[in-house]
Amino acid sequence: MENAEYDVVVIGAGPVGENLADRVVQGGLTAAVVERELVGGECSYWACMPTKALLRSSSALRAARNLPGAREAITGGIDVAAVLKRRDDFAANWLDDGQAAWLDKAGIALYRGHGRLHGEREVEVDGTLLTARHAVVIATGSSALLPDIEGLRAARPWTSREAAAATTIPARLAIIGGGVVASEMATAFERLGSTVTVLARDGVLPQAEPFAGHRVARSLRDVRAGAEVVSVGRDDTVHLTLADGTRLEADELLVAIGRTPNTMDVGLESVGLEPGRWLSVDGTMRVNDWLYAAGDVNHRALLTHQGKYQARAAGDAIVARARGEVVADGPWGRHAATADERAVPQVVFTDPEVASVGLTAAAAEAAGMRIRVVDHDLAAVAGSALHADGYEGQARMVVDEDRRVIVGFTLVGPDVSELLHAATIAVVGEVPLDRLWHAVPAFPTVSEVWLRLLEGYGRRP
Ligand SMILES: Cc1cc2nc3c(=O)[nH]c(=O)nc-3n(C[C@H](O)[C@H](O)[C@H](O)COP(=O)(O)OP(=O)(O)OC[C@H]3O[C@@H](n4cnc5c(N)ncnc54)[C@H](O)[C@@H]3O)c2cc1C
Ligand SMILES: NC(=O)c1ccc[n+]([C@@H]2O[C@H](COP(=O)([O-])OP(=O)(O)OC[C@H]3O[C@@H](n4cnc5c(N)ncnc54)[C@H](O)[C@@H]3O)[C@@H](O)[C@H]2O)c1
Repeated sequence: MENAEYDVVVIGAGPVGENLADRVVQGGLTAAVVERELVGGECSYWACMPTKALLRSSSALRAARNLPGAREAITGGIDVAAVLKRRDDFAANWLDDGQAAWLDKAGIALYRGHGRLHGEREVEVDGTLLTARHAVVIATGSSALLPDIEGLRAARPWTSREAAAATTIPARLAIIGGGVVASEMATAFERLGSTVTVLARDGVLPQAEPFAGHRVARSLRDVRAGAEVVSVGRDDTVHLTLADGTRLEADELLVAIGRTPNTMDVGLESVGLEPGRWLSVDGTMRVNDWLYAAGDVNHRALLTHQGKYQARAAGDAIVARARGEVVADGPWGRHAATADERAVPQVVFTDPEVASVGLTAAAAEAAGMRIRVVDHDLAAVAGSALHADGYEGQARMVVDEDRRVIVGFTLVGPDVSELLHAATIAVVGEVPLDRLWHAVPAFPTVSEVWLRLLEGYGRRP
């Protein structure tokens, strides 16, 4: 067996593994990453980028349709082939030469193949044994979860991968699930011409503020809340039977009910850990004194931006520990991913979009906070009316009454995604409401909703 030694060995070259390796190299250590598929991971080829490319053109078309003057310039419907071509470009045609070249330029060694722990500080990849002087990082991500439904696997359902890389648009698409993937894919495929049925056992976006899920559900043609699929069959088409006896036929079936960690076959048993589980970590992403787990695989926040934030914290912590320096792992410290617990921003690119950060009202209450909720109708803001005719939306701020700071913020409406970062800064900065009155939104923008929410809350005499 060949041998090589690095300061840090990372298994998985998704966005998180790449960023973590870069961070430790910038800190003066040597690093290798091991990748079994494409450098860039799920996000680049089957998740964030291609799915948003599938959604963006129809969103621009909708925006033009809602504006007199622009509407009249529209001469046809959506060009599906052009959308799919743009999606292919954003997925780099499923080739990773560009990202592999970036690793090379960044001074990170790449080992292609399946990586497995081989005891303490050792990783085996296709006959090569890599030894890590300081740390091994598991950044192997997650895969689509398939439920135990009679006939499902034999019916060859799509997961998010097949949907993101689809080359044809099915006439009828059934979707099991009502979360983020189901909502975005239902929006994308409906706009591209499919007749979509969403079988949302627990409703649409059940983790979000209830008004968000309601508005997204209303935008889709056929959402069946409470529907439970009990069996699936396939001949030329897919046949589904629901618990209430309803039968349904579709040309393709997408399953989007969450994720399972890629930890089944990474050699966890060789270091006394149980395979197949999400990996528990401390605030610096440490599993034990030499093993780290960052990104989806630790289940803290299954989002690219949050995983990369963890990579920055953990990468810097590995460097600090290697140098014998103090690790700032207290809340909001340089080496702690504190925002994972209190301020995770997320945009669901449906139509309307849902943009949220921090806690929902229900989650804040469950956490024992004394809260006050302030809502405002986005249609009643001058900037929204200008943005599009018939603009509809809602904003909610959740205030921790004991500290008079915002702990949660949700916006639902067309094009609200770019408004989110102001809320993230307010939540992370724990900006007192009295000070927020001095952050004046420009007129006439949709951001004026901030002033309306403060007025709704009331000013201290
Ligand atoms: C349909 C969909 C859309 C999404 N859209 C968004 C979005 O818009 N915004 C957002 O922030 N997040 C989005 N996400 C979530 C985002 O894709 C993930 O949070 C992100 O990819 C996690 O990055 P990661 O590096 O932890 O894991 P991954 O991206 O999964 O990368 C892990 C890498 O490890 C490799 N690997 C696994 N096991 C091994 C092994 N044993 N040896 C070698 N290599 C291995 C894999 O091949 C992969 O390349 C979406 C997810 C889905 C499913
Ligand atoms: N724009 C974005 O930020 C974006 C887009 C897509 C995915 N993602 C990430 O990817 C992850 C996975 O997304 P997802 O939609 O697969 O998961 P999810 O956790 O968002 O939603 C899964 C849904 O499936 C339902 N469900 C669970 N088991 C079920 C079953 N047996 N039958 C029917 N329904 C069932 C749940 O109630 C839940 O609503 C998310 O955590 C999200 O963070 C992010």
